[in-house]
Amino acid sequence: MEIFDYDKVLLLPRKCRVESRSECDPTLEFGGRRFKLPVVPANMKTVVDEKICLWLARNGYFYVMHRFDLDNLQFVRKMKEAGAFASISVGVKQPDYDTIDRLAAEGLVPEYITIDIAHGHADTVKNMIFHIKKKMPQAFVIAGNVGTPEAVIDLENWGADATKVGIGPGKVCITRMKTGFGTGGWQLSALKWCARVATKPIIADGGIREHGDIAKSIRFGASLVMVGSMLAGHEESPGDTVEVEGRLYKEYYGSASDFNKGEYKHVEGKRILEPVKGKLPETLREMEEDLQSSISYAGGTKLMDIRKVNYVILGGDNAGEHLLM
Ligand SMILES: NC(=O)C1=CN([C@@H]2O[C@H](COP(=O)(O)OP(=O)(O)OC[C@H]3O[C@@H](n4cnc5c(N)ncnc54)[C@H](OP(=O)(O)O)[C@@H]3O)[C@@H](O)[C@H]2O)C=CC1
Ligand SMILES: Nc1nc2c(ncn2[C@@H]2O[C@H](COP(=O)(O)O)[C@@H](O)[C@H]2O)c(=O)[nH]1
Repeated sequence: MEIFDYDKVLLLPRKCRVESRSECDPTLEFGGRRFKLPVVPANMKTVVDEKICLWLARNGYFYVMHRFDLDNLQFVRKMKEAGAFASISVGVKQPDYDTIDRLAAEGLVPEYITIDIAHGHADTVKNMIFHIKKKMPQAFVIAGNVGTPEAVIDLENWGADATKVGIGPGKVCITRMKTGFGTGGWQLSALKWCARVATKPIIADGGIREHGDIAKSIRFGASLVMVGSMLAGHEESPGDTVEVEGRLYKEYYGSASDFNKGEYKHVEGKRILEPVKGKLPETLREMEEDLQSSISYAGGTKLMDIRKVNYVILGGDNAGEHLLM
Protein backbone atom coordinates (compact mmCIF):
# COMPACT_ATOMS: atom_id res chain seq x y z
CA MET A 1 0.00 0.00 0.00
CA GLU A 2 1.19 3.53 -0.83
CA ILE A 3 1.74 5.72 2.22
CA PHE A 4 1.57 9.49 1.82
CA ASP A 5 0.14 12.60 3.37
CA TYR A 6 -1.12 15.95 2.13
CA ASP A 7 2.32 17.55 1.87
CA LYS A 8 3.70 14.73 -0.27
CA VAL A 9 1.07 14.84 -3.05
CA LEU A 10 0.38 17.22 -5.89
CA LEU A 11 -2.52 16.97 -8.31
CA LEU A 12 -1.89 17.24 -12.04
CA PRO A 13 -3.74 19.82 -14.12
CA ARG A 14 -6.00 18.93 -17.06
CA LYS A 15 -6.96 21.23 -19.93
CA CYS A 16 -9.04 24.12 -18.70
CA ARG A 17 -12.72 24.10 -19.69
CA VAL A 18 -13.78 27.47 -18.27
CA GLU A 19 -13.04 31.09 -19.11
CA SER A 20 -13.41 32.23 -15.52
CA ARG A 21 -13.03 30.44 -12.19
CA SER A 22 -16.45 31.84 -11.32
CA GLU A 23 -17.89 29.14 -13.61
CA CYS A 24 -16.57 26.44 -11.25
CA ASP A 25 -19.08 25.16 -8.71
CA PRO A 26 -17.61 24.04 -5.35
CA THR A 27 -20.99 23.27 -3.74
CA LEU A 28 -22.04 19.83 -2.62
CA GLU A 29 -25.20 17.99 -1.69
CA PHE A 30 -24.96 16.31 1.70
CA GLY A 31 -27.80 14.69 3.58
CA GLY A 32 -30.48 16.31 1.46
CA ARG A 33 -29.14 19.88 1.58
CA ARG A 34 -26.81 21.80 -0.69
CA PHE A 35 -23.87 23.56 0.94
CA LYS A 36 -21.52 26.22 -0.40
CA LEU A 37 -18.35 24.32 0.43
CA PRO A 38 -17.23 20.75 1.18
CA VAL A 39 -15.85 22.02 4.48
CA VAL A 40 -17.21 21.70 8.00
CA PRO A 41 -15.60 23.32 11.04
CA ALA A 42 -14.57 20.73 13.65
CA ASN A 43 -17.15 20.03 16.37
CA MET A 44 -14.79 21.34 19.05
CA LYS A 45 -15.34 23.89 21.80
CA THR A 46 -12.64 26.27 20.53
CA VAL A 47 -13.87 26.09 16.93
CA VAL A 48 -17.67 26.43 17.04
CA ASP A 49 -20.31 27.78 19.38
CA GLU A 50 -24.04 28.39 18.99
CA LYS A 51 -23.58 31.77 17.34
CA ILE A 52 -21.12 30.48 14.75
CA CYS A 53 -23.32 27.43 14.01
CA LEU A 54 -26.35 29.63 13.41
CA TRP A 55 -24.32 31.93 11.14
CA LEU A 56 -22.99 28.94 9.17
CA ALA A 57 -26.46 27.42 8.75
CA ARG A 58 -27.99 30.73 7.68
CA ASN A 59 -25.22 31.39 5.20
CA GLY A 60 -25.27 28.07 3.36
CA TYR A 61 -22.52 26.19 5.18
CA PHE A 62 -22.68 22.82 6.91
CA TYR A 63 -21.88 22.75 10.62
CA VAL A 64 -21.72 20.22 13.46
CA MET A 65 -22.16 21.61 16.97
CA HIS A 66 -19.85 20.14 19.61
CA ARG A 67 -21.24 18.03 22.47
CA PHE A 68 -19.40 19.42 25.50
CA ASP A 69 -21.08 21.29 28.41
CA LEU A 70 -24.10 21.79 26.19
CA ASP A 71 -27.82 21.22 26.44
CA ASN A 72 -28.51 19.58 23.07
CA LEU A 73 -32.28 19.97 23.50
CA GLN A 74 -32.01 23.69 24.00
CA PHE A 75 -29.62 23.95 21.06
CA VAL A 76 -31.94 22.06 18.68
CA ARG A 77 -34.93 24.09 19.90
CA LYS A 78 -33.07 27.38 19.25
CA MET A 79 -31.98 26.35 15.77
CA LYS A 80 -35.50 25.26 14.83
CA GLU A 81 -36.98 28.51 16.21
CA ALA A 82 -34.46 30.38 14.07
CA GLY A 83 -35.59 28.43 11.01
CA ALA A 84 -32.18 26.75 10.65
CA PHE A 85 -31.29 23.07 10.37
CA ALA A 86 -30.00 21.36 13.52
CA SER A 87 -26.76 19.36 13.47
CA ILE A 88 -25.60 18.00 16.82
CA SER A 89 -22.97 15.67 18.24
CA VAL A 90 -23.53 12.87 20.72
CA GLY A 91 -21.34 10.35 22.52
CA VAL A 92 -22.31 6.81 23.43
CA LYS A 93 -22.99 7.00 27.16
CA GLN A 94 -26.31 6.89 29.04
CA PRO A 95 -26.79 10.71 29.03
CA ASP A 96 -26.46 10.59 25.22
CA TYR A 97 -29.23 7.96 25.03
CA ASP A 98 -31.33 10.17 27.30
CA THR A 99 -30.74 13.12 24.96
CA ILE A 100 -31.94 11.13 21.95
CA ASP A 101 -35.01 9.92 23.86
CA ARG A 102 -35.93 13.42 25.01
CA LEU A 103 -35.45 14.90 21.55
CA ALA A 104 -37.67 12.19 20.07
CA ALA A 105 -40.29 12.62 22.79
CA GLU A 106 -40.46 16.36 22.12
CA GLY A 107 -40.56 15.87 18.35
CA LEU A 108 -37.31 17.82 18.03
CA VAL A 109 -35.57 15.83 15.32
CA PRO A 110 -32.13 17.20 14.39
CA GLU A 111 -31.50 16.96 10.67
CA TYR A 112 -27.94 15.68 11.34
CA ILE A 113 -26.54 13.71 14.29
CA THR A 114 -22.81 13.00 14.55
CA ILE A 115 -21.73 10.18 16.84
CA ASP A 116 -18.34 11.46 17.86
CA ILE A 117 -15.97 9.25 19.83
CA ALA A 118 -12.24 8.60 19.68
CA HIS A 119 -12.46 4.93 18.62
CA GLY A 120 -15.58 4.79 16.47
CA HIS A 121 -15.18 1.21 15.29
CA ALA A 122 -17.03 -0.13 18.31
CA ASP A 123 -20.24 -1.86 19.34
CA THR A 124 -21.06 1.22 21.41
CA VAL A 125 -21.36 3.15 18.15
CA LYS A 126 -23.34 0.35 16.52
CA ASN A 127 -25.83 0.42 19.41
CA MET A 128 -26.14 4.21 19.25
CA ILE A 129 -26.75 4.13 15.47
CA PHE A 130 -29.49 1.53 16.02
CA HIS A 131 -31.02 3.63 18.78
CA ILE A 132 -31.06 6.84 16.73
CA LYS A 133 -32.43 5.08 13.65
CA LYS A 134 -35.19 3.54 15.77
CA LYS A 135 -36.17 6.79 17.50
CA MET A 136 -35.54 9.23 14.65
CA PRO A 137 -35.31 7.44 11.31
CA GLN A 138 -35.30 10.79 9.47
CA ALA A 139 -32.04 11.97 11.04
CA PHE A 140 -28.89 11.76 8.90
CA VAL A 141 -26.31 9.93 11.01
CA ILE A 142 -22.57 10.58 10.72
CA ALA A 143 -20.42 8.14 12.70
CA GLY A 144 -16.74 8.05 13.64
CA ASN A 145 -13.91 8.35 13.94
CA VAL A 146 -12.33 5.44 12.14
CA GLY A 147 -9.19 4.77 10.13
CA THR A 148 -9.62 1.49 8.27
CA PRO A 149 -11.78 0.09 5.45
CA GLU A 150 -13.14 -2.62 7.80
CA ALA A 151 -14.44 0.09 10.09
CA VAL A 152 -16.05 2.04 7.24
CA ILE A 153 -17.79 -1.13 6.04
CA ASP A 154 -19.07 -1.91 9.54
CA LEU A 155 -20.34 1.59 10.24
CA GLU A 156 -22.13 1.70 6.89
CA ASN A 157 -23.66 -1.74 7.49
CA TRP A 158 -24.78 -0.65 10.96
CA GLY A 159 -26.74 2.18 9.33
CA ALA A 160 -24.44 5.22 9.35
CA ASP A 161 -25.28 7.59 6.50
CA ALA A 162 -21.71 8.93 6.42
CA THR A 163 -18.45 8.03 8.13
CA LYS A 164 -15.74 10.25 9.55
CA VAL A 165 -12.18 9.11 8.84
CA GLY A 166 -9.16 10.22 10.85
CA ILE A 167 -7.57 8.80 13.96
CA GLY A 168 -4.91 11.12 15.24
CA PRO A 169 -4.01 13.45 12.35
CA GLY A 170 -5.31 16.54 14.15
CA LYS A 171 -3.04 19.46 15.04
CA VAL A 172 -3.81 19.19 18.76
CA CYS A 173 -3.89 15.42 18.72
CA ILE A 174 -1.41 13.36 20.72
CA THR A 175 -3.08 9.97 20.14
CA ARG A 176 -0.18 8.81 17.99
CA MET A 177 2.37 9.49 20.72
CA LYS A 178 0.21 8.30 23.61
CA THR A 179 -1.10 5.07 22.05
CA GLY A 180 1.03 4.20 19.03
CA PHE A 181 -2.07 4.13 16.79
CA GLY A 182 -3.54 6.25 14.08
CA THR A 183 -3.59 7.77 10.62
CA GLY A 184 -1.49 10.80 11.62
CA GLY A 185 1.27 11.28 9.03
CA TRP A 186 -0.51 9.21 6.38
CA GLN A 187 -4.09 10.51 6.62
CA LEU A 188 -4.44 11.13 2.88
CA SER A 189 -3.55 7.56 1.95
CA ALA A 190 -5.72 6.21 4.78
CA LEU A 191 -8.56 8.21 3.26
CA LYS A 192 -7.83 6.69 -0.16
CA TRP A 193 -7.80 3.20 1.40
CA CYS A 194 -11.14 3.79 3.17
CA ALA A 195 -12.78 5.46 0.17
CA ARG A 196 -12.20 2.38 -1.97
CA VAL A 197 -14.77 0.44 0.04
CA ALA A 198 -17.14 3.26 0.98
CA THR A 199 -20.59 3.37 -0.58
CA LYS A 200 -21.66 6.46 1.36
CA PRO A 201 -19.99 9.84 1.92
CA ILE A 202 -16.74 10.08 3.85
CA ILE A 203 -15.71 13.11 5.89
CA ALA A 204 -11.91 13.44 6.00
CA ASP A 205 -11.24 14.65 9.53
CA GLY A 206 -7.98 16.21 10.66
CA GLY A 207 -4.65 17.18 9.16
CA ILE A 208 -5.88 19.85 6.76
CA ARG A 209 -3.19 22.55 6.84
CA GLU A 210 -3.64 24.37 3.52
CA HIS A 211 -6.65 25.22 1.37
CA GLY A 212 -5.24 22.95 -1.35
CA ASP A 213 -5.61 20.01 1.04
CA ILE A 214 -9.38 20.28 0.56
CA ALA A 215 -9.03 19.51 -3.16
CA LYS A 216 -6.57 16.69 -2.36
CA SER A 217 -9.10 15.18 0.07
CA ILE A 218 -11.84 15.30 -2.57
CA ARG A 219 -9.47 13.68 -5.10
CA PHE A 220 -8.81 10.79 -2.73
CA GLY A 221 -12.45 10.10 -1.99
CA ALA A 222 -13.75 12.50 0.65
CA SER A 223 -17.11 14.17 0.14
CA LEU A 224 -16.16 16.86 2.60
CA VAL A 225 -13.46 17.73 5.10
CA MET A 226 -13.63 18.58 8.79
CA VAL A 227 -11.25 21.39 9.73
CA GLY A 228 -10.13 22.39 13.21
CA SER A 229 -6.95 24.45 13.49
CA MET A 230 -7.38 26.36 10.22
CA LEU A 231 -10.82 27.58 11.34
CA ALA A 232 -9.90 28.18 14.99
CA GLY A 233 -8.12 31.43 15.73
CA HIS A 234 -10.61 33.76 14.05
CA GLU A 235 -11.97 36.87 15.68
CA GLU A 236 -15.30 35.10 16.27
CA SER A 237 -13.71 31.84 17.51
CA PRO A 238 -14.84 30.77 20.98
CA GLY A 239 -11.37 30.12 22.44
CA ASP A 240 -9.89 32.64 24.89
CA THR A 241 -7.81 35.42 23.35
CA VAL A 242 -4.22 35.58 24.59
CA GLU A 243 -1.66 38.33 23.92
CA VAL A 244 1.96 37.26 23.55
CA GLU A 245 4.60 39.93 22.82
CA GLY A 246 2.02 42.22 21.28
CA ARG A 247 0.45 39.57 19.03
CA LEU A 248 -3.03 38.20 19.51
CA TYR A 249 -3.67 34.46 19.65
CA LYS A 250 -6.72 32.29 20.29
CA GLU A 251 -6.47 29.11 22.26
CA TYR A 252 -7.22 25.87 20.41
CA TYR A 253 -7.42 22.69 22.46
CA GLY A 254 -8.22 19.04 21.77
CA SER A 255 -11.58 17.60 22.82
CA ALA A 256 -9.65 14.85 24.61
CA SER A 257 -7.32 17.33 26.32
CA ASP A 258 -7.43 18.05 30.03
CA PHE A 259 -8.55 21.59 29.08
CA ASN A 260 -11.73 20.20 27.55
CA LYS A 261 -12.24 17.32 29.99
CA GLY A 262 -11.57 19.31 33.15
CA GLU A 263 -9.37 16.51 34.46
CA TYR A 264 -6.21 14.66 33.40
CA LYS A 265 -7.76 11.29 32.47
CA HIS A 266 -7.38 9.46 29.16
CA VAL A 267 -5.83 12.58 27.72
CA GLU A 268 -5.15 12.39 23.95
CA GLY A 269 -5.17 16.06 23.14
CA LYS A 270 -3.19 19.24 23.86
CA ARG A 271 -3.68 23.01 23.82
CA ILE A 272 -1.97 25.40 21.42
CA LEU A 273 -2.26 29.06 20.50
CA GLU A 274 -3.39 29.97 16.98
CA PRO A 275 -2.50 33.46 15.69
CA VAL A 276 -5.69 35.48 15.21
CA LYS A 277 -6.26 35.54 11.47
CA GLY A 278 -9.18 37.85 10.81
CA LYS A 279 -12.82 37.05 10.28
CA LEU A 280 -14.25 33.58 9.62
CA PRO A 281 -16.42 34.60 6.61
CA GLU A 282 -13.30 35.96 4.90
CA THR A 283 -11.45 32.66 5.31
CA LEU A 284 -14.46 30.73 4.02
CA ARG A 285 -14.69 33.07 1.03
CA GLU A 286 -11.00 32.52 0.27
CA MET A 287 -11.45 28.76 0.60
CA GLU A 288 -14.30 28.97 -1.91
CA GLU A 289 -12.17 30.94 -4.39
CA ASP A 290 -9.24 28.54 -3.98
CA LEU A 291 -11.50 25.54 -4.51
CA GLN A 292 -12.98 27.11 -7.63
CA SER A 293 -9.41 27.47 -8.83
CA SER A 294 -8.72 23.80 -7.98
CA ILE A 295 -11.73 22.75 -10.06
CA SER A 296 -10.45 24.81 -12.98
CA TYR A 297 -6.99 23.19 -12.74
CA ALA A 298 -8.78 19.84 -12.77
CA GLY A 299 -10.23 20.79 -16.14
CA GLY A 300 -13.70 20.69 -14.70
CA THR A 301 -16.68 22.75 -13.69
CA LYS A 302 -17.96 20.74 -10.72
CA LEU A 303 -16.41 19.70 -7.40
CA MET A 304 -16.29 16.00 -8.26
CA ASP A 305 -14.34 16.71 -11.44
CA ILE A 306 -11.35 16.88 -9.08
CA ARG A 307 -11.67 13.08 -8.72
CA LYS A 308 -10.64 12.69 -12.38
CA VAL A 309 -7.09 14.04 -12.11
CA ASN A 310 -3.80 12.22 -11.89
CA TYR A 311 -1.31 12.96 -9.14
CA VAL A 312 2.34 12.69 -8.22
CA ILE A 313 3.92 11.62 -4.96
CA LEU A 314 6.94 13.71 -4.08
CA GLY A 315 10.06 11.99 -2.74
CA GLY A 316 10.17 8.88 -0.55
CA ASP A 317 9.67 5.21 -1.49
CA ASN A 318 6.33 5.70 -3.26
CA ALA A 319 7.49 8.64 -5.39
CA GLY A 320 6.20 8.78 -8.92
CA GLU A 321 3.36 9.65 -11.19
CA HIS A 322 -0.02 8.02 -10.72
CA LEU A 323 -2.19 7.91 -13.77
CA LEU A 324 -5.88 7.20 -13.98
CA MET A 325 -6.18 4.64 -16.75
N1 LIG B 1 -10.11 11.83 15.89
C1 LIG B 1 -9.28 11.47 16.82
O1 LIG B 1 -8.18 11.01 16.56
C2 LIG B 1 -9.63 11.57 18.25
C3 LIG B 1 -10.64 12.39 18.63
N2 LIG B 1 -10.95 12.54 19.95
C4 LIG B 1 -12.07 13.40 20.28
O2 LIG B 1 -12.07 13.68 21.68
C5 LIG B 1 -13.39 13.68 22.18
C6 LIG B 1 -13.48 12.75 23.35
O3 LIG B 1 -13.41 11.44 22.84
P1 LIG B 1 -13.75 10.17 23.70
O4 LIG B 1 -12.67 10.02 24.73
O5 LIG B 1 -14.04 9.02 22.84
O6 LIG B 1 -15.11 10.62 24.35
P2 LIG B 1 -15.74 10.18 25.67
O7 LIG B 1 -14.82 10.49 26.78
O8 LIG B 1 -17.10 10.74 25.67
O9 LIG B 1 -15.80 8.60 25.45
C7 LIG B 1 -16.83 8.03 24.74
C8 LIG B 1 -16.96 6.58 25.18
O10 LIG B 1 -16.05 5.78 24.45
C9 LIG B 1 -15.19 5.11 25.36
N3 LIG B 1 -13.89 5.09 24.75
C10 LIG B 1 -13.12 6.14 24.40
N4 LIG B 1 -11.99 5.73 23.85
C11 LIG B 1 -12.06 4.39 23.83
C12 LIG B 1 -11.20 3.38 23.40
N5 LIG B 1 -10.00 3.69 22.87
N6 LIG B 1 -11.58 2.11 23.54
C13 LIG B 1 -12.76 1.80 24.10
N7 LIG B 1 -13.63 2.70 24.54
C14 LIG B 1 -13.28 3.97 24.42
C15 LIG B 1 -15.25 5.88 26.65
O11 LIG B 1 -15.02 5.08 27.78
P3 LIG B 1 -13.71 5.26 28.69
O12 LIG B 1 -13.40 6.73 28.74
O13 LIG B 1 -14.14 4.71 30.01
O14 LIG B 1 -12.67 4.45 28.02
C16 LIG B 1 -16.67 6.37 26.64
O15 LIG B 1 -17.56 5.40 27.13
C17 LIG B 1 -14.30 13.34 21.01
O16 LIG B 1 -14.81 14.53 20.46
C18 LIG B 1 -13.38 12.67 20.03
O17 LIG B 1 -13.77 12.86 18.69
C19 LIG B 1 -10.27 11.87 20.92
C20 LIG B 1 -9.22 11.07 20.61
C21 LIG B 1 -8.84 10.80 19.23
N1 LIG C 1 -6.47 12.72 18.93
C1 LIG C 1 -7.24 13.79 19.14
N2 LIG C 1 -7.91 14.30 18.10
C2 LIG C 1 -8.69 15.33 18.35
C3 LIG C 1 -8.83 15.89 19.61
N3 LIG C 1 -9.70 16.89 19.54
C4 LIG C 1 -10.10 16.94 18.25
N4 LIG C 1 -9.48 16.00 17.54
C5 LIG C 1 -9.60 15.73 16.12
O1 LIG C 1 -8.87 16.71 15.39
C6 LIG C 1 -9.68 17.20 14.33
C7 LIG C 1 -9.24 18.58 13.86
O2 LIG C 1 -7.97 18.47 13.29
P1 LIG C 1 -7.14 19.71 12.67
O3 LIG C 1 -5.89 19.11 12.17
O4 LIG C 1 -7.98 20.29 11.58
O5 LIG C 1 -6.90 20.70 13.75
C8 LIG C 1 -11.07 17.16 14.94
O6 LIG C 1 -12.10 17.25 14.00
C9 LIG C 1 -11.04 15.82 15.67
O7 LIG C 1 -11.31 14.74 14.86
C10 LIG C 1 -8.08 15.34 20.68
O8 LIG C 1 -8.12 15.81 21.82
N5 LIG C 1 -7.30 14.29 20.39
